[in-house]
Amino acid sequence: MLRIAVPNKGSLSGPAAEMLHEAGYRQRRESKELRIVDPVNEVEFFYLRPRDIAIYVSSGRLDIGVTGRDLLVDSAADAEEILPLGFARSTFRYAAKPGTAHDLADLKGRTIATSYEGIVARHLADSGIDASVVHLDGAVETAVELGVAEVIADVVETGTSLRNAGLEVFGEPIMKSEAIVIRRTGADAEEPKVQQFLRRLQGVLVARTYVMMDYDCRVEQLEKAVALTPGLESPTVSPLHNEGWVAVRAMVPAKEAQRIMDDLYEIGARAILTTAIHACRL
Ligand SMILES: Nc1ncnc2c1ncn2[C@@H]1O[C@H](COP(=O)(O)OP(=O)(O)OP(=O)(O)O)[C@@H](O)[C@H]1O
Ligand SMILES: O=P(O)(O)OC[C@H]1O[C@H](OP(=O)(O)OP(=O)(O)O)[C@H](O)[C@@H]1O
Ligand SMILES: [Mg+2]
Repeated sequence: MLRIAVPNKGSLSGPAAEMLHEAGYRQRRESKELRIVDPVNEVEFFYLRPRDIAIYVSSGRLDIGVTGRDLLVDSAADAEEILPLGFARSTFRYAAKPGTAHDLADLKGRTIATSYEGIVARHLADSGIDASVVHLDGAVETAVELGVAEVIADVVETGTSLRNAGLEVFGEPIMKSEAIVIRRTGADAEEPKVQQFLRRLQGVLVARTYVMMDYDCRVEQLEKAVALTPGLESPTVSPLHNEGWVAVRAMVPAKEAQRIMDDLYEIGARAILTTAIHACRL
């Protein structure tokens, strides 16, 4: 049975459970459940604190886990990223009161509050900067106002939390993060159950980012049309009953679908349809 760690709380937990559900796995019904078995798929899910997941996976007791890239780096656990999942996207940045810090050099001698001491300590060491780090569990934006630190280092998504606290980012982002699948460093990459799990999640990612596009076009326009919709491998082209016309079917990125439909219409394609993809294996 494959043993998988899933975040039990916080920003990662809802979208992770949703993605696993879309991939056909049984998920817990109540937030108090800490462990469930999906006998059909031969998988056991452990609902753990997001921060602890890399530690469990690196111990080898759990085969894989879903966590944040920033949490993996912060933990310094012996685990590696094997698949990015595209949700819980964020950057990790320094911020301070406007006018009090402009670049990394301004960190020298300052006190930095963060929940991610591992990331900050390593970044300071790599940059050769001597500064103090204060660990706080969360809501670190308030630390400056209350005088616990002059600078914070935290997760930034929309920037609303910083704005509300009257803080501004400075310096380059320390890192970019998103939800990821991890496994123990050097674990067997070919393990069939792990491979099947990854294929299912990749199927969800593709189904979320692509749509299926169908249209009819004149044979003379086919090359131009196919250049607009090259598909993943190559589009399917079928003859129509009306001579001189073909039907084309190809996957296209959902974000570009409207522009592609306009361009296809311009070159004479008609009956252009897009449909959602519910699941796939590439
Ligand atoms: N506002 C946000 N937008 C996007 N991703 C976020 C956001 N806040 C946290 N994350 C991401 O979620 C992960 C942190 O998970 P965690 O559950 O510890 O944080 P949280 O959502 O702040 O929850 P909590 O406040 O309960 O600790 C990190 O990978 C982080 O980058
Ligand atoms: O840029 P924003 O869109 O405002 O998002 C970033 C904020 O979201 C997270 O906090 P969360 O609400 O999870 O609370 P926490 O700080 O106590 O972890 C993160 O720690 C930031 O504070
Ligand atoms: Mg947080």
